[in-house]
Amino acid sequence: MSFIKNILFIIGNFKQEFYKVVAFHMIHSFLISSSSGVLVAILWELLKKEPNRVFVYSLVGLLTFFLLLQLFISKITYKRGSKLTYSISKELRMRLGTHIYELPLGILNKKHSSYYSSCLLQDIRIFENFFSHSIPSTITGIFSVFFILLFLAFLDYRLAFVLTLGILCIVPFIYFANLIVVYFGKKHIEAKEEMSKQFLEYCEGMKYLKSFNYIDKKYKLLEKVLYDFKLKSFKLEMFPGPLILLSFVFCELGFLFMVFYALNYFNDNSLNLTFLVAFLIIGYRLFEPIKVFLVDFLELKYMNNAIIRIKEILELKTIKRIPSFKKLKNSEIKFENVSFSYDNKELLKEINLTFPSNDISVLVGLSGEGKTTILSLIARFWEVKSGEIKLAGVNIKDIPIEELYLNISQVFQDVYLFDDTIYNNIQIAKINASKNQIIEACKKANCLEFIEKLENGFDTKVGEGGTKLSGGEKQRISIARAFLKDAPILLLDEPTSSLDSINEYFVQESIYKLTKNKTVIMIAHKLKMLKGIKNIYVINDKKIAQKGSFELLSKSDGLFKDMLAYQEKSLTWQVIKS
Ligand SMILES: Nc1ncnc2c1ncn2[C@@H]1O[C@H](COP(=O)(O)OP(=O)(O)OP(=O)(O)O)[C@@H](O)[C@H]1O
Repeated sequence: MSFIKNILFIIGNFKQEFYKVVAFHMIHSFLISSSSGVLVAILWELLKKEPNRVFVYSLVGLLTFFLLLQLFISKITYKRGSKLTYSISKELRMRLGTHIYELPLGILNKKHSSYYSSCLLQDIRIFENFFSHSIPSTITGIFSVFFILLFLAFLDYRLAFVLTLGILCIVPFIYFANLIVVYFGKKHIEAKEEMSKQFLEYCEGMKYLKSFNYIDKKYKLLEKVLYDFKLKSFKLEMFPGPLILLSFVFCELGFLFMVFYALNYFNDNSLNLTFLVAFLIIGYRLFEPIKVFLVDFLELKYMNNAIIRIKEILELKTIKRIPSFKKLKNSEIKFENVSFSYDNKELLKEINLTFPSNDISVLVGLSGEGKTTILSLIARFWEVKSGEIKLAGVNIKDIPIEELYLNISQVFQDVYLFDDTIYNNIQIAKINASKNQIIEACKKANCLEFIEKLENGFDTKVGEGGTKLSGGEKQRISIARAFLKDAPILLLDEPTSSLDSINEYFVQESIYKLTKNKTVIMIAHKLKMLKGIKNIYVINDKKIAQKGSFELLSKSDGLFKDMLAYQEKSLTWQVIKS
């Protein structure tokens, strides 16, 4: 039952069309069994002492008509079925894509990205392959057998009963084969996902594998996952195989059983010759759709494993949709008793913070204390465990996510660029931006000069993740995005930390322009830069250890003063001691 529920869940809005296709399959099955009926009628007439030729020809005509109609219906069914399969899979990919977008990062990050990509690509491919051919033959198989048995029961209920018993003998085989396919199918799909994950890491981490001479170990790991996949594929084929073959044997035995009874009934004159021949021909043909059904049913059960994974993603809880919303009055951000944990590891405990509107606030602290996490909580990449984060007095959970993102720009240490042109990479900040606006944003971000020097200018492709650009260039493009977006809140996560001094100078200069008249929350490690800043929060041991202006904190005893002192000291270090 859950199998049918899963299929209906995946079909989504295409239920009506699915039912129509099922109806076409039923008509097709009915026509197949009707042809058998006409065949028996022809036989009946031919076995008479003086057959009526005109009647026989009319029946042959009717049979031809049925066959042509069968052909016509099967063509329509095939066309509609294929169209339906590809429409569902397209819709499913869109549904998954949108759903993944709406997931909080906390939920999304629990699984490796290969889990989502293998679901979007491989699992839906499994669905496409099996849904388009196994569903038709399974439905046709079930209904053909049903209609043929009904017809045979009309001819002789005793033999139809024997045949039905023969068919029922295969049920235990289907049951056990089904259990095996469900178990090994799941393992097979998992092994396939692990293989994709390892290959993805192998390609993406090639630079590090080479530099750390780790390639041999990675090869061994790849060999292991390939071997594992081979083993799981082999088991999936081998274990249900003998059961299916055995059930085929039982099909044949069931038929022989019926022949035995048919001959007995014929001998004691309770079965006429026509019906005997009809049972011998049609009864044998009855097992053909059953054999096809057996194989296709197991393929459908394998498909069910893929559907379960797709369903698993679609059932992950997304960020709640807020239908209507008034404009925000200002951009003040407040943390009220906010606690947060990654899994079960508590990182922030009941913290209270205020980031005033149109002012700069800075987060300072030792590495790993949770500064980046605070920015991620503001952007709702993660959900707080308890407490509230308010923007202009409104809990951010009650602000539509699109509205929230409209108010926030982010510039992080690691810039991600899409494998597209520089122009398109900047334009993502404001889809309807004109070329002039993009050029203006680039001027402000100090990146116009280097873009224009590139061979294809704005049309230069940046490579996967932006690998064709330097760290400083990528950083300036991300600042150009922030200029273009011009959101009232700016989250800056140490954007200059990995830059050389010249790039750092240009990036600092553009950040300085960017922060004007905005609510800025910045993470900073270079404390001397913070002179004149009034709102500095020092995070330590899950709490706000200190808060105040640079001038105040640099004089008060505490972590800030210590960090400042260590930074001063580190400036006296030399690579070679003189
Ligand atoms: N996705 C995650 N899942 C589990 N733990 C995480 C995750 N992201 C961060 N952490 C952990 O949370 C802690 C805080 O990380 P966070 O990046 O917020 O610190 P930070 O203060 O910004 O550090 P840094 O100054 O080094 O950038 C770290 O111990 C980190 O290992």
